[in-house]
Amino acid sequence: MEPGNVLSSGASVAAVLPAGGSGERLGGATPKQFCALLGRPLISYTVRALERINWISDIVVAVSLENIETMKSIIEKYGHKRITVVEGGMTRHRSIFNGLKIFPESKLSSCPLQKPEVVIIHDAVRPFVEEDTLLKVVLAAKEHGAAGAIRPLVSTVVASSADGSLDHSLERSRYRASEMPQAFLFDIIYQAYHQCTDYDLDYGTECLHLALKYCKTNAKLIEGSPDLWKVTYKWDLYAAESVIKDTLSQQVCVTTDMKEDAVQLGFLLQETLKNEVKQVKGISVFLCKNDSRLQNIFLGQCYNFICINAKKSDIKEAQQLVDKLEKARISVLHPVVLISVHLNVSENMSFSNGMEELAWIKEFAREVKKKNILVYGLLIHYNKDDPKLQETINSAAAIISALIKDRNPELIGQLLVA
Ligand SMILES: Nc1ccn([C@@H]2O[C@H](COP(=O)(O)OP(=O)(O)OP(=O)(O)O)[C@@H](O)[C@H]2O)c(=O)n1
Ligand SMILES: O=P(O)(O)OC[C@@H](O)[C@@H](O)[C@@H](O)CO
Repeated sequence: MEPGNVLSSGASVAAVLPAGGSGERLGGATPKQFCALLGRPLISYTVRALERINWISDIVVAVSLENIETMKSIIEKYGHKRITVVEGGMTRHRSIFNGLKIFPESKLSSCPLQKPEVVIIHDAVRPFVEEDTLLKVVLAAKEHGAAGAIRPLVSTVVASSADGSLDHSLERSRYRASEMPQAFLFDIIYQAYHQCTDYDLDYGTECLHLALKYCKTNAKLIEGSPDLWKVTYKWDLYAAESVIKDTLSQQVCVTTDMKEDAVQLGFLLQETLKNEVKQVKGISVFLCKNDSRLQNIFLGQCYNFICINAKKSDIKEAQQLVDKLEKARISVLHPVVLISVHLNVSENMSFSNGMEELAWIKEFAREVKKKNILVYGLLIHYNKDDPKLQETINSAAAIISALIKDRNPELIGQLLVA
């Protein structure tokens, strides 16, 4: 993808992600930037948030020496592009400075990176950053020399006296919390870091302050969105995973084979699911005959598929979908949920025999989990003349919604009954 150009000057924009910390406040042996959210490291979400923006030409990630190989394997596994890994420092400021140093001071340098006009600095543990916020901060930095996202304070700031009692408190409405992303004219922040004292580098926490202190640059403050928060404590990790699950559960695709029962149930389920899920799409034909529509659904970022099979123990439909998902590499970044719905298992045989007929789902789910696809079974006793049919459909929709929202790998291969 050719980098786009967001600065009228045609100059480039790059980003530095400090990721060299140890995550002491979160606890545990793994630094928080490498902790998994839905099986994928937190830092991969942040890198993805920036690399999908085509006007960011290069992304430099500063990690501790012992994590450089880990970072490189994450880049390879998740197919991240335009990423350069550098060794971080003992403090966040030193990591950022190391990231800035990789850019050549002169155009004659053999370094493959181009020195940007504007550089974004964004903590690697802030995964939810949108293009419009980055654009506002970059354009403000281009005009003012520096810019940073801010948020209202949630708690009042107080100062304590030597004996630990209250000395004074600040009027909360006059203050803001400094968040990320921040952006700077490269030369300003680079010069500021070069002039920094060791005290600043070792104890400072604010890049905007360095631009003001050393380059007399008053950063433009940009109101940011609530999801700019930094993952600091354990509960921030749980909150971040919940945000991702909520995002992934916004869209469902219902596919059925051509059998009348399946098509009719598919329609009823689609309509009922609209009460549970924001966007419901339906394909009521064999998948193989509808590749283009399925490709469109893949492109629409759908990570949830409901396969309705009229034939009691039919694995074909689910297998075909798995093959197409794998070919389209849909489940590389996020786990895909595939719910295989089976009808009337009990009609012509005992319920226990029906369950045995579908025992294949457990082994199938185990195999497919390796492709980051979570398969669940759902049995629906469907009779179009049943007065309680809608009740059954409502129960099926509620189970599907729960499975999609929870994306629990421990439940794969289980057979649930609506
Ligand atoms: N020597 C350091 C310390 C921190 N960071 C990075 O700066 C960002 C924000 O810092 P913070 O939340 O303080 O991370 P940690 O220092 O890892 O957390 P803690 O203070 O709890 O140890 C994180 O992405 C962190 O990896 C860094 O690049 N180099
Ligand atoms: O101080 P920490 O290392 O936890 O976080 C670093 C920064 O994210 C934090 O200082 C923001 O206020 C922005 O500068």
